[in-house]
Amino acid sequence: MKTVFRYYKPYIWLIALILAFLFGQAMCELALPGYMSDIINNGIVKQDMDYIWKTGLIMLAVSAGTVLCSLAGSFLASRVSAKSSRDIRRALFRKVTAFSAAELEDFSTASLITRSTNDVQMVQQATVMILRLACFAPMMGIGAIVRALNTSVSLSWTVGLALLVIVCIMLMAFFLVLPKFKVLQSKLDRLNLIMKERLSGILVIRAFNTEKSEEERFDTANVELTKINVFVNRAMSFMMPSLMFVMNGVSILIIWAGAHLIESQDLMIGDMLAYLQYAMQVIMSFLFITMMFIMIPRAAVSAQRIGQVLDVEPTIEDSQKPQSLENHKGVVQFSNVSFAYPDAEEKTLENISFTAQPGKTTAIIGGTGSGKSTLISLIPRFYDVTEGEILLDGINIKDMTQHELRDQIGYVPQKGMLFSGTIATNLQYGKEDATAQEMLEAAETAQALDFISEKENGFDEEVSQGGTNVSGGQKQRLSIARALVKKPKIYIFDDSFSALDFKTDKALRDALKKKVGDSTIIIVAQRINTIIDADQILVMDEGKLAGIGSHEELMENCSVYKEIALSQLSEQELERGRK
Ligand SMILES: Nc1ncnc2c1ncn2[C@@H]1O[C@H](COP(=O)(O)OP(=O)(O)OP(=O)(O)O)[C@@H](O)[C@H]1O
Repeated sequence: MKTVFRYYKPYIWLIALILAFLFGQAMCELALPGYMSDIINNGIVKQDMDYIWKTGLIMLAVSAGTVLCSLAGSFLASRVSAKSSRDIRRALFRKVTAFSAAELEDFSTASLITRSTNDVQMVQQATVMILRLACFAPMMGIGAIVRALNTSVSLSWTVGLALLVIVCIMLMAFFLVLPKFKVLQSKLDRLNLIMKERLSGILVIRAFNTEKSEEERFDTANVELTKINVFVNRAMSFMMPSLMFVMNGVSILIIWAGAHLIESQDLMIGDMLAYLQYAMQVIMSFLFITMMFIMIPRAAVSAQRIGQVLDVEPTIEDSQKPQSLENHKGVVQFSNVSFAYPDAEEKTLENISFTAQPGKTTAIIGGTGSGKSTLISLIPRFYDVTEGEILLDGINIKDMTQHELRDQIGYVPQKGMLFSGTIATNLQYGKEDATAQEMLEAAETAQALDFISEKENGFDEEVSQGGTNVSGGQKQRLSIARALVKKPKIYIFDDSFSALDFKTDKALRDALKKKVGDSTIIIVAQRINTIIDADQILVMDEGKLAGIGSHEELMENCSVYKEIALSQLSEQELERGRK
């Protein structure tokens, strides 16, 4: 909650102005019944036309004041709530962008989306309501009670009775509905999660004919959400007619009791009508206040959910006194590195030491789940090492800014990921001001030029969201080209050649070798062909380094490597592969 309040600080003066307008509005509204009473008592009863005109004009001016204050208050309240919500959304976006993989795993993506959209909207709606009513309703309520008592003490029991009934109705609603709000937001999270999974996995769902069970899963979540929504809405919609009933009942009571007082000449007719209006103002104020008591806890649930995200301190942070790289060579050195995923009991990597030299290719091979991707994800600090250290050009990567570190790296993920836009904008993701020539060269090296040229608009061809209109291999080649455009000191390829055929794989590696010059290349691969001519090969086995050396050396002295090599290629092919 406190975290979210921070975002209203810049608007404190606007909020003060809103309160001033609301005060003006309350004062104007409270003055009107008094004037009406005067018109009736002194104008109509005494048939004084001048008095009626004069007081009528004053009433008109006061009414105009009410409208102006109300308009100004509403305008500013909408402005403050929209702007503060924009700030909260921006902060959420920045925070989530700074999250390391560990924090992203704590909140589901669906929940982060709900928190940034629906929860922020809840807070925005409540902000308008609170700014409009939180001060206005008490000011109006207290003012109306004082004026009503000044007008007639003997009728005060009617308002007291009405307030008692209203508070009882509201309390009932409060305790019935309130606990449901928290559940409502979490059900919404669940629905979003299923929807997201369903949309991203639609082809798998179809291929496995699981549409029916997926629909049932969605329906269950949908029905649960609907049930709570229906319950909350029913409870809320029951309130309005009940409150109207109380208001009308009180009007009748006031007129009935007032009529007796008028008959005994203890009350004037104008005063009874004024009292009736004050009573309505008191009841309306209480209504607003109690409605806020329902609205605020609901928004509080949303504010808490937003706060939970904003309060997370990213585990991966820049050092207080970051060091700058002096020589940009690109030497990556792992020194006794061990790593365990957050909450995992066992280490995924154990005691890994090696050095990847500039101008050389370091390949990593091993069985599935042996820790290859985990190992390279430590270099750009997607996760921090649990033990040991990783040095870049002699500096611990924790001691430099993440920005400087990642600036040195061209990372090509296992799963090619493209953004909506054109092929060119995707390539420029690596370097904002990349020229057409630079993009052409990168695409050529990545063996992507052929298929780009075949596209109707070449580099200006649209790429749809997530790159669904390009094939898996094309996506990988574009991801590689994107990294090449950046011309970094270190290239990290996480099994990025897996979707390429052998010929393209070979052509790409040959072109890469010529182009990247003295950059450090780290390649994770499943296929021995891809890494057979690497300068050094790391063999991973269940998180440990089973061997390190060239293909020949490993064939001689690393049984794990030999097993992998022989399972993929015959002895002759292994020989040929070297050529
Ligand atoms: N985010 C994660 N949280 C917890 N455990 C994880 C996470 N990612 C991977 N692991 C575990 O760490 C181990 C190593 O996974 P990793 O992805 O590094 O293997 P890999 O060698 O790259 O496998 P593959 O060749 O199949 O991609 C696996 O046992 C996996 O279950």
